[in-house]
Amino acid sequence: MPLEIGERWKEIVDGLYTDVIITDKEGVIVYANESTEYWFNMEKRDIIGNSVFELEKKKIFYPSVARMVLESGQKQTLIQQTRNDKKLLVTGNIIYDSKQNIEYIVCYSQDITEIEKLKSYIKKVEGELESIKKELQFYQKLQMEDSRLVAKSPKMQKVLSVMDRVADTDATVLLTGESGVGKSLLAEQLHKKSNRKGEFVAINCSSIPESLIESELFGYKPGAFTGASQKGKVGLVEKAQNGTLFLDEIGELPINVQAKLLMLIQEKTFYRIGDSQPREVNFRLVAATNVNLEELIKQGAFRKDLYFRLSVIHISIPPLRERQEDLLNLLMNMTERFNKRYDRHKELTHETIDCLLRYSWPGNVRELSNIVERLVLTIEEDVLLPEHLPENINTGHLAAPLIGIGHKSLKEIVEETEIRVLKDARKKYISTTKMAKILKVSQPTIVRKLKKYGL
Ligand SMILES: Nc1ncnc2c1ncn2[C@@H]1O[C@H](COP(=O)(O)OP(=O)(O)OP(=O)(O)O)[C@@H](O)[C@H]1O
Repeated sequence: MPLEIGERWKEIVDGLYTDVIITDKEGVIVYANESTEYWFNMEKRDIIGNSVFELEKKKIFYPSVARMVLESGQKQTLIQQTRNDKKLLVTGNIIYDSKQNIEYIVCYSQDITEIEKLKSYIKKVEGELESIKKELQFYQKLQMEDSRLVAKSPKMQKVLSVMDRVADTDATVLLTGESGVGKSLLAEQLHKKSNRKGEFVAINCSSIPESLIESELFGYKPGAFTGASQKGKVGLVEKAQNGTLFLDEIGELPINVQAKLLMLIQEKTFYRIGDSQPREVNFRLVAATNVNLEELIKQGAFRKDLYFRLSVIHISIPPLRERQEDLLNLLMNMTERFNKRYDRHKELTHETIDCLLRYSWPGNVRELSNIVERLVLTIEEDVLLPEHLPENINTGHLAAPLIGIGHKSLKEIVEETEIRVLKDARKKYISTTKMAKILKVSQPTIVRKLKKYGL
């Protein structure tokens, strides 16, 4: 029997945006308001008088909340999917008769289609955001590493490409180059690129007294010698397990330790001092030096066999004066870095940059870094002028002949200096006659030299 409700009530219930469906205790629908038609895309007359069990079978109300209330005898709330693909949050409430038996079940819904869509959209966006965040962190890290290592010049690009090719191998690498060219930084970079899980363990062979270097490297057994710790000591070789052992200034390694290092490289085993138990290790060895090891071999101060073992991959890092592109980049990079670090706003004028570019940087990147840091910290004005530079840099080209001693022949040094002076003069004076006059040579000499050096 359809349920008769008063006109006023009908008006109120029909005015509701939500559907209201009333079912009797047998599961027959006895009332449905106007909104029901819209919610279920059906005429009221096809709903009223039908059994919720039948409608559930036809998947019109699926699952049927009224059926569940009847079965459980309790109020129920569930999510229903309609035939027109709406997602509804349906609640079924009980109306009891005077004897507290179920008389009617009143069901109403809330359309959560959009909320559900939004939820899954948010979930998707959150997932995408998370992966973008991770990607960003990865690139930020790379950028940080990259911004530290400046290597844009063709010569450094070549160095990096060799490093890339050998990074994930076990091959021992020997890095050579003048002091301050970046050997330690590149050794670290090589470790990062190697994806080895262990640590990067660095030791400067020249900074440890000869008598201690063996125990530093190989460690010792408890009480191995007078003054040794009772606990014994783990050496750097063991600390570098599964990582990289970086031996800086390898030329300073005492000859007796060289023999032990050779055994370590060949056998991958070593003994702690005072121990008869060999220990196995797995690490990548990177060595660096700014001295000519072949010269040391001739003097009997370095083992030839060790040299061959160390230099399986020999990477020579060019001095800064041979990579002008890097010099300019480093200059800009370091000014920015120190400005940030010390909260300063220093700028370099063209003339200052010119002076710095003309200087030959015998101390390489380390010297450049020290000078830029000092300028940023000590000069009061924000604009850094040539007169703020140390005297030897302000007239940098004059210091040039001293550069490269030990690495270059006199002829090479003289030629480099001549090139620098000629370049400088060419910038200042347009005619070769004027250049000749200033440099106190004949004009044909100037022309010949410009031609010789391709200037
Ligand atoms: N290509 C580069 N880009 C950025 N910074 C660099 C570069 N090369 C070197 N540096 C910086 O210059 C300084 C000296 O570099 P590093 O200690 O690696 O030189 P080195 O060749 O190992 O010197 P030494 O032979 O004296 O041990 C460090 O502060 C390093 O970070």
